[in-house]
Amino acid sequence: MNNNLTIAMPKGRIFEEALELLRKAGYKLPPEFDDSRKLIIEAAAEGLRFILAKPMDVATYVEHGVADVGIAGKDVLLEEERDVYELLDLKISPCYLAVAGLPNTQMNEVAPRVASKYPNVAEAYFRAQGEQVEIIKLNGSIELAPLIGLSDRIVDIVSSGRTLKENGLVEYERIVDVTSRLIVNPVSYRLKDTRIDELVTRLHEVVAEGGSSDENSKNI
Ligand SMILES: Nc1ncnc2c1ncn2[C@@H]1O[C@H](COP(=O)(O)OP(=O)(O)OP(=O)(O)O)[C@@H](O)[C@H]1O
Ligand SMILES: O=P(O)(O)OC[C@H]1O[C@H](OP(=O)(O)OP(=O)(O)O)[C@H](O)[C@@H]1O
Repeated sequence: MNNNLTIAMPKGRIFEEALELLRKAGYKLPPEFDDSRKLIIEAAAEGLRFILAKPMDVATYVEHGVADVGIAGKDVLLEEERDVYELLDLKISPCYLAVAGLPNTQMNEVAPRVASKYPNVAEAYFRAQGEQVEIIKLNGSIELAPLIGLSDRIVDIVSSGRTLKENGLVEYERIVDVTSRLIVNPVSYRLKDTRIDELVTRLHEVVAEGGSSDENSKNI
């Protein structure tokens, strides 16, 4: 059996911190990681292959088994509910999901509207509050929605709080804290348990020592 591991890595914000964790865990990663547009990168000496995916898609690759493991934000895992196991909290890229809106405003009583990149999380949150709302799915610049009258509230990621502040919005409710997680395909975990356990152990040691040195990761 091929005992190489394929790891789905999120491009963007999480990428550098995830890379640093892997390097601190002793994995020798090729220079392509630092300066390349390649989407598949082999670390042959380590028996690892990396695929570079959009953060929202990492769990999809892992669920379908084309990647054995992956690194994904808890926000993505809550939104997508993919059939994957969560093995380890890597404690990187911390932020949280919150309800926000214009200050001192009530939601429209007849037809409340909530804009979000996380429609499932938003829907579940308001349902649990006993409120029926119309969810409007957006793909970015979520803070625009209440400013321009598209929605009464948004459900979005907050990290420094700067985007809310600079757009005159306030936080109404903190929904859930978010960090990045190591996830695994259930079948891969059965077939490649030794290799995956080794990865988990090595990463766990680095996380326990304080993990990535990125300033943000000390905030929450
Ligand atoms: N301030 C933040 N805003 C968004 N995501 C954050 C933030 N801080 C940490 N994260 C984490 O990073 C992940 C998103 O990374 P990133 O913003 O690079 O991807 P993206 O949402 O696909 O962005 P884009 O569509 O702009 O490429 C989230 O899933 C979340 O876990
Ligand atoms: O609390 P802050 O530190 O300001 O970070 C939060 C902002 O960052 C993210 O947006 P992103 O930069 O990914 O842009 P987007 O609107 O295109 O999603 C998120 O959707 C918030 O808008």
